[in-house]
Amino acid sequence: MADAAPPTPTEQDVRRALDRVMDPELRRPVTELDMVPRVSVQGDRVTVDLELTIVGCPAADRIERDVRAAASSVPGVASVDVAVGVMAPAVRDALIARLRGDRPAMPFTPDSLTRVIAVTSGKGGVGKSTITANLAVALAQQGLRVGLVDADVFGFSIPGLLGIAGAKPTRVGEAIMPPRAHDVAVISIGMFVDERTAVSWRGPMLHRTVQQFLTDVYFGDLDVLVLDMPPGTGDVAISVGQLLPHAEVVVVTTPQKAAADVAERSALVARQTGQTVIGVVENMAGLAQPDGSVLELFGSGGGAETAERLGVPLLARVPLSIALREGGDEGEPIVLVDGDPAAEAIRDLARAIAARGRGLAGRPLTVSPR
Ligand SMILES: Nc1ncnc2c1ncn2[C@@H]1O[C@H](COP(=O)(O)OP(=O)(O)OP(=O)(O)O)[C@@H](O)[C@H]1O
Repeated sequence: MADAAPPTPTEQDVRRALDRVMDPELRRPVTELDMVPRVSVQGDRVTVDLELTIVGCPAADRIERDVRAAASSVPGVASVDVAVGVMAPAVRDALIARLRGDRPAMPFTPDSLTRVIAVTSGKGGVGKSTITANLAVALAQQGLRVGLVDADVFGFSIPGLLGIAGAKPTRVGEAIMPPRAHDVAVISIGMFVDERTAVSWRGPMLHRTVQQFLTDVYFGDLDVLVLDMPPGTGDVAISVGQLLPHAEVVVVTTPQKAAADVAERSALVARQTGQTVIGVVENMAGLAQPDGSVLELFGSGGGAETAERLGVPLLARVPLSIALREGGDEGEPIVLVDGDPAAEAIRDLARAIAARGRGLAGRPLTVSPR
């Protein structure tokens, strides 16, 4: 009996295969993004026109490779040619408008489905950024879609903590595509200024920057937006309070009793702007010694005291941990590793926050009483 003739591929077969190719930044299929204006099939030879959103798109090689692999996987296809070009500005603008849909200019409104978690502290150096970076990754590990805004404009450290110190966002028209690290979409002032530059802006400039992070950065649909706030009660805290009155605030403090006062103050500013303080994290708690004893380097009780004064739960006690510190220095968050007590504490924190669900604070009620 003669072998069955190889199937003759059609344009539709190839397009269906290309539906599986995702743009890594926009996280939608290239076919849906108008990036494949033409597919031509002649016998067993396929030519795909691929139009990238911008010249020098950093993901160009990967998208081209994925397109080639997908088209080649169609039964009956012997060769694939990918002709790479760039979208006409009008097509790109229409795409951006479509992606934004009829979303409001500021997508993180009180009635959006995205929870906003702002991590704050009374003073610097208590490990707020380290906790925030790890918390964001731990939330993503639970399958949530997570964005992270480094609003600590004067002491931005999030890119380094997540191992993307040199990353620059891609601009597509007016929209800014946030770099991704460990499944978290990240934006930081550190991506726009020279790393050694000291940011010395005053209030209005800071307000505009935070606002731009929230409006011009294309995060797509998020379950949680995490913010690393600057320590204390300055201009950014007030701007974020105005822009995100429905944010849920987590206060990080150390076990030192003296830290409780300043930690409480930052929480009170958040409350004044209408935000809800959901709990306290005590960081740099006791360091476990090889003999089983615990070294309370920074004393004990500061977290519980702050929580009590604010009338909120103590959500986690994260111990002093050399691995946590090293993970930060190397850009490999400790929550990626199993077994470390600090990682466990932060994973429990992420679970507690996720389980809490979205509160009703600041949200319009959808049912009216009869
Ligand atoms: N639990 C911990 N154990 C050991 N080292 C820690 C711990 N938490 C944070 N650190 C270290 O403490 C230092 C300060 O941490 P981090 O930069 O996260 O603080 P911060 O509160 O965000 O400070 P700032 O707001 O001033 O930027 C870093 O070197 C970090 O690695």
